[in-house]
Amino acid sequence: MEISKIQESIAKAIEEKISGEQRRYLLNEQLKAIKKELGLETDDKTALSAKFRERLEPKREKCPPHVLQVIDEELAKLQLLEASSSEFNVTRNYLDWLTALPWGNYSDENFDVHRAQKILDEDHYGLSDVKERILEFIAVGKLRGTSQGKILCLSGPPGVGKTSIGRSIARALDRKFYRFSVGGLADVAEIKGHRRTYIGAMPGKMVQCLKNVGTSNPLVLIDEIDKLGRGHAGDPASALLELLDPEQNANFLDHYLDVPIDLSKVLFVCTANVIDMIPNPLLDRMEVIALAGYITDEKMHIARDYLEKTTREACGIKPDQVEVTDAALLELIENYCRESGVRNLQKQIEKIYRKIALRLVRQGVSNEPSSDVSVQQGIVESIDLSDRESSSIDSSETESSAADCLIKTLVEGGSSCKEATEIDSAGVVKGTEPASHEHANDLVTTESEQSANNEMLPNPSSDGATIEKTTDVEGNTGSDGVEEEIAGKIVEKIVVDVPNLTDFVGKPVFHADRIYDQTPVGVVMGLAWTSMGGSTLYIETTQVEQGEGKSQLVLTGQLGEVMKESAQIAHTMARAIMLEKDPENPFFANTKLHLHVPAGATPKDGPSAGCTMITSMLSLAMKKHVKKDIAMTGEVTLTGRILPIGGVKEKTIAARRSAVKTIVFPSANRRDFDELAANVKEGLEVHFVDDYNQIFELAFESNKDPQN
Ligand SMILES: Nc1ncnc2c1ncn2[C@@H]1O[C@H](COP(=O)(O)OP(=O)(O)OP(=O)(O)O)[C@@H](O)[C@H]1O
Repeated sequence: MEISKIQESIAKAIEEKISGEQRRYLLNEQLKAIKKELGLETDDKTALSAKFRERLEPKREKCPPHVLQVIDEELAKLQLLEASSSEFNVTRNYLDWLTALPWGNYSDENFDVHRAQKILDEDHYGLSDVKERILEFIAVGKLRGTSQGKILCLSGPPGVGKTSIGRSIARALDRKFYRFSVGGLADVAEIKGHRRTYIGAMPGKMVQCLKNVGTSNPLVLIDEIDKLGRGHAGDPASALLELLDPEQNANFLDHYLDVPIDLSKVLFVCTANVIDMIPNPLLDRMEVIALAGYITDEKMHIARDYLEKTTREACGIKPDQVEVTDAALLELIENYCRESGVRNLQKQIEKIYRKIALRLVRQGVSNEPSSDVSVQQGIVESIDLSDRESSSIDSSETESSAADCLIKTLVEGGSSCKEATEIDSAGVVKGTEPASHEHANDLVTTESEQSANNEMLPNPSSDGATIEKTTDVEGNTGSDGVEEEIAGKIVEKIVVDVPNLTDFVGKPVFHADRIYDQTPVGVVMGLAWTSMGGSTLYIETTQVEQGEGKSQLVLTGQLGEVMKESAQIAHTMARAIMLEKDPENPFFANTKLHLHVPAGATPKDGPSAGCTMITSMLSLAMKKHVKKDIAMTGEVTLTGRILPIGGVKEKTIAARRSAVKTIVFPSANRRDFDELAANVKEGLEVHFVDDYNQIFELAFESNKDPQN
């Protein structure tokens, strides 16, 4: 009895619930039907299809027929699917991607070589060979009337501007810019996308890029191509090859999209630290442009004209509020950031400017837009725009020029501004008309009052010129009260010089690359080249013990296999040379030697220190110093031949950084050296050698034949 009662109540509850749901469903459907009838709303699927069709409409003409066919098929399929089914979602996402791509939409390219040159120079100092190559590319595009897809590869140590030059090329060509990094990338799906059947499937990076930029001919920067990971399922390098190869990428097939896309108009720029690590088939198709690093002189220019300017603007500091002296910059470059690129230098400059900003704010400076209040109140300001080219300038520039002119107006009695310009609240210059004296005088009063009240007078500084201007303000207003208030806001210009540099950036990280001024017996300076650029390194040899038949060689300094073998060869060669020069000398036969390469914590490898090792051992054997300020590099064979080495420019720059005066290079590298810019080679005595005997003479005997 009890059980049947429970059953009855359960049945009743279920019935009520079902009928409630049915009722809601029925009413909803009726509502939709009424809305549809009234033209207020279409159903979800129809609305969705209409959205996709609408998105496709402007591209329909240029869209390849096979893609149109797929889209139409998918749209038809969408209508048949139940909106709540998972298949519906897959189809909807697929259509979303397919219709969002910029089929056949190419941005107009700018083949103006002069403009491109201007942009490249504006963004980067030096790098003339890179710029030249880019201009050639643009010139070819101009003559052909269209630019073809290409793969450029910028290789060099970190911070030499590889990524930022990629951005400049896009600006010069008027192409859209997209950057992605493939460092550590191990999954092929990142490049080629996942198949649609997987949950959460996504297209690859390239399809994402096209959707993002909205054109089919962007400039795509692929960063860190030398650090491509090794895939567990599929090889990312091969996938990249399909993406980059101009022969194949006209029909690039993304797994998700499943329709070929034409990437032949995309300009690919890759960056790498060392090209040796780039998979060969990829490297083969690239045009490599090497950026070796900068010498001190170039860094000074970059710091002064580019890094300092951008950092100052980013910190909202005005040029006349601060001065970093040349000596301070040089100190920064030589003792704080001994690197090939300029990234650390940029960090140090940012550090200085952040500290300056804090000091200025503590002193009560506010560089906030001085014209804001008046602009918002609709006051027409008279400013000097005679040196401005553009009629639309950014608000910060407008503010500072307005402020500068204000001061000028005051100094020259309100008649110096040649043109009057109205600025709207967005900082856009509206027009230029001759300024009337009345106008200028109005401004003097208004602005002076505001300056006094709102601390808005720009560039309070203690240098003579500004004080003079401030006095004029006071003179014009003729108010003693104002004079005192403004005088209270005078702030000293901050000068960063060598003595106070440590206040801003702390103590130097290292003082010099050179451990020795004159290398002792058994020590010789070599030149190394790593992915971080060139550097100098010492090879040190010392005697452990002597005794009949004790000839032995101990090696330390984290040397790789190749370098260890190179040390063995050097030991044999040194012994042979000694035998020839001084047969009576039993040094090598009876001495246990220890060869060390500081710094011990850094792993080193490569054969190019061969000649340095022999010289170091011979120096110890003969108890003779090598020539002062000499550095050498070159692989040595067992017969004493000197073989070519890599990284000539990097090594030359490193040698100059360490104040080396004489360099010894293998003869086979003469061409590489000759190609270097004159300022890199300046002040160096360089010798090219084929045989170790020539090095022996240069290192131990008086120098008879400079420049070979
Ligand atoms: N010749 C130059 N002129 C002006 N600025 C430069 C120059 N070279 C580098 N820079 C500046 O140095 C900074 C670092 O450059 P960027 O990031 O392009 O280096 P990178 O070579 O791509 O380094 P990484 O290999 O670590 O990615 C940027 O702010 C760039 O503008």
